[in-house]
Amino acid sequence: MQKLNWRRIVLKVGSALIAPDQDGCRSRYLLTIAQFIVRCRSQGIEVILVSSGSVAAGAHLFPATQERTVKMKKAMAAAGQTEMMAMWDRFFDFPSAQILLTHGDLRDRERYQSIRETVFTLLEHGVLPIMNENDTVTTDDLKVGDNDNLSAMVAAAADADALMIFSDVDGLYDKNPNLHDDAVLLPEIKSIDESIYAMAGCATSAVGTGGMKTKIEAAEKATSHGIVTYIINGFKEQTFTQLLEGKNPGTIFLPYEKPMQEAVHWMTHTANEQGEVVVEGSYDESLEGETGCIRGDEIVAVHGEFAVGDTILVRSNDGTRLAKATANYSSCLLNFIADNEQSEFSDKMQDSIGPVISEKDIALLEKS
Ligand SMILES: Nc1ncnc2c1ncn2[C@@H]1O[C@H](COP(=O)(O)OP(=O)(O)O)[C@@H](O)[C@H]1O
Ligand SMILES: N[C@@H](CCC(=O)OP(=O)(O)O)C(=O)O
Repeated sequence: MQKLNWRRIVLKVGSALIAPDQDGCRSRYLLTIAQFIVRCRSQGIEVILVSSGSVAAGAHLFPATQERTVKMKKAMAAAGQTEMMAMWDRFFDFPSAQILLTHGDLRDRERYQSIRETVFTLLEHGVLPIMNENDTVTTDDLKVGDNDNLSAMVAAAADADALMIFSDVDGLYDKNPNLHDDAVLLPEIKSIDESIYAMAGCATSAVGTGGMKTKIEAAEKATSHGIVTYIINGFKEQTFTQLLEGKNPGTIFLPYEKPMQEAVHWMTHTANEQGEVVVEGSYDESLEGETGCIRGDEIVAVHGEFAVGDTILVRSNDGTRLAKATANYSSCLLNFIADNEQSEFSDKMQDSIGPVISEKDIALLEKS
């Protein structure tokens, strides 16, 4: 058997594989995935599992006649999560660990670093991290909402080499193969643009979330961090044999040749903005000048409430999203600076604290 040259991989398993009959967890497909994990580990590859399926696994514990409200789904997730963990754990003779996250955890830089440290420590000690969104505690504001995007954030946080999204289709087709008989499988995607998103439809199974759109979003997040991404069919045993032979059994998304640095990637793809500053001028004038930083006299307006260290959006006064950045000042202080740009106090403050946004804390966005 060929030795794969990955050091660390993230596997994402969709709900349809966990609970194919929508009647609790089933080992039918998970056994093959578990064997794949064991074989990867025996080749020295570190594996992180992102497992969906807590809602699907817990659904059978609640009356089918009752409406599936948000609170009902949260209860299903809480109950199904333990069933699912017990199922995974049964397959392995090495320990596994449960990590439940929300977007609120990932977008906070300190908590993000803490998650990274925990994952690295588990891997170092041979423990398999099994991750899922903490559905029971999420709110609209705090959730990632789908495990495709979550798995890409995890892959970036863990500095993985590959992300494998195991789903119920062979890969990305030019249109939804469950609705169109003439859909064609696309084996390789070199770059992701609007034409790729245009092919993606919604989930057609009763348990999936996001369909292909969220998988392409995940591929975009991962490949921009240099992580090769696959969408593959987890129902088929030959998928796993082919992967171990170094073949592509589905769709492969090639990584960017010049991946983003970890901190810039986090700011662009994981953190979301707590507020925004509007600056005068265009993309090139404001952000690619000699200093690469923004001073108070360039600020036209400040929107929202944010604290030092929060991620903010920098927008030009024509509406263009220029960059995401870490705020060196609170919104309260920035409002003062914007209103008193000529004051000696503002100048003194910036001389001692530094620019409003410094060059090292900024992630330029594509012109849009
Ligand atoms: N262009 C496409 N190519 C492949 N599948 C697609 C496409 N557009 C929509 N889909 C749908 O996406 C589904 C997979 O997404 P989803 O149900 O969310 O899976 P999972 O639970 O594995 O995340 C497929 O079963 C299919 O119905
Ligand atoms: N966190 C949810 C899964 C959400 C989700 O993205 O599901 P899926 O589209 O099946 O990967 C759960 O455990 O039920």
